[in-house]
Amino acid sequence: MIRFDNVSKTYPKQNRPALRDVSLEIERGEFVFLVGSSGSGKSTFLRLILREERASQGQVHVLGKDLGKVSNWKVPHIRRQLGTVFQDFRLLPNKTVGENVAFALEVIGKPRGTIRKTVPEVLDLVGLGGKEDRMPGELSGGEQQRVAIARAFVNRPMLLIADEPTGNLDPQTSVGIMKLLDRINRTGTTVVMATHDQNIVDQMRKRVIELEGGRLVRDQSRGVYGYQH
Ligand SMILES: Nc1ncnc2c1ncn2[C@@H]1O[C@H](COP(=O)(O)OP(=O)(O)OP(=O)(O)O)[C@@H](O)[C@H]1O
Repeated sequence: MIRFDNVSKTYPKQNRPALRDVSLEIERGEFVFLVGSSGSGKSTFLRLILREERASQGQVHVLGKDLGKVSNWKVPHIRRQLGTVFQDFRLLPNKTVGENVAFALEVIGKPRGTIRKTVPEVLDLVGLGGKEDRMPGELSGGEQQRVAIARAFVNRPMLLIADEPTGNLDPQTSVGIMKLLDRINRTGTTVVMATHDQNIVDQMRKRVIELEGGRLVRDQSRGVYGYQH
């Protein structure tokens, strides 16, 4: 599903690499937490998977493709197979909940009939049945994140990338979001999630990958958040 072979990334005009010689493999269906202190390289790792950045050295394979060899015009095709969720939800504020989710299907040219049927189904799945006509601003943070997850999942992506999805939510709401991501993972979708949320990592006991100064320093199955630094 994802393979990093000796991957390093140095941003332009920086002398310190953001990632250094990272090699690892993530299999289909896994749930992986990516942890590490601020600036350790987590977002860079995710951006390489999404091909928002290219590796300076080494190879990144996602869904069987060497992303270094994928031309720019093919990138949208790969992204369609990936769902993304962020800390700040990134919903379209002037569209209803239903329209936000439908938009993800419209841009890939799904027929109207399919969209009309699929949107309520996925909103039910995330626990927002009946809220299709609400505006994002009328929802709580946890509900907005559920909409973002519905939008990310509505195409049934092979891989879901989540960058601090609970970063703006209180602990109880975060637990609900994690239950949802766990359920999505159980449908077969691989989930890679960067987080600073110690409680969640410790509760879920999934694979934990830790970065420190751009290096992979820990890769543990059924791991915990780690030691206080
Ligand atoms: N676009 C960029 N240009 C230059 N340097 C960058 C860029 N993005 C990140 N960096 C640098 O790369 C290093 C890793 O940053 P990254 O954002 O990947 O860390 P992170 O672990 O996601 O941090 P956080 O937990 O704060 O989100 C940092 O030193 C950062 O300053």
